Amino acid sequence: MRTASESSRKLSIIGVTAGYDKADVLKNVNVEAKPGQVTCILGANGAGKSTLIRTILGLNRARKGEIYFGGDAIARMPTHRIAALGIATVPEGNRVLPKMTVSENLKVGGLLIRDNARVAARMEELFETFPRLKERSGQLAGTLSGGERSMLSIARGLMTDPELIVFDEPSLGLSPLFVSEVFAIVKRLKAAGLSILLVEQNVRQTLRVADYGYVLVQGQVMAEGDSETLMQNPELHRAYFGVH
Ligand SMILES: Nc1ncnc2c1ncn2[C@@H]1O[C@H](COP(=O)(O)OP(=O)(O)OP(=O)(O)O)[C@@H](O)[C@H]1O
Repeated sequence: MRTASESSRKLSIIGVTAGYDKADVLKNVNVEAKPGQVTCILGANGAGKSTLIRTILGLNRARKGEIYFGGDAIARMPTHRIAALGIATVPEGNRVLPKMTVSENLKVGGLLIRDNARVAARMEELFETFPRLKERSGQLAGTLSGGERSMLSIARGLMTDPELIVFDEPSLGLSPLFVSEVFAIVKRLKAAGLSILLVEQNVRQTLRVADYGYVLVQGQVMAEGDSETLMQNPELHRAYFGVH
């Protein structure tokens, strides 16, 4: 797979507290996403997963704590600067812009790149990686199949050639076949050297692709460990995910 440059920077979330109005949603959260690894954040509905992602991307401000990407402190940086450092995201539910074509969606992903030739070159690289998108480049995104839409949403996130890509529940609302396809793409991205932060509720498949994981419960990290260790912890499964 031809994709982004190899990652070398670690994302470190250190003692972060964040929330809305008067309520703290995240409480003293410590998470590390090591370069070139798949790190997952597992949590049930309302655990604070989206809030954590919003805080990493600068859409929500940490009230306490700091976030580093390599040597840069990003917790108080504007979103566009965080993106320019090499952090991209694939939004929840693999959202695409339905009234725009596949190519137009990719161009939107490349808005930060101010050089049209570079946008076009990057699009061609991604078409090599996702040939199905090339075949459908002129098709309206709203008419794509669920799997193709996921692919487009991931490709759009890759347009800026990021080092770290943050996935917000990519399996949400997808049929099992498409879920497997998305996780296969995650594996390929890791093989290509990207760092991946995978925020999910799908415990089994996520732990199968992840190197390391964190379990978020009511805004706090209740457990962490390498995937094998988390997978073999039946208590965690029963208590937090209802999986037996
Ligand atoms: N804009 C907001 N204003 C106030 N409270 C919010 C806001 N967004 C989220 N919350 C609250 O923060 C808590 C965590 O929500 P969050 O969306 O981060 O959880 P989540 O783990 O992503 O859940 P889900 O899997 O259901 O998307 C919830 O109690 C939610 O009601």
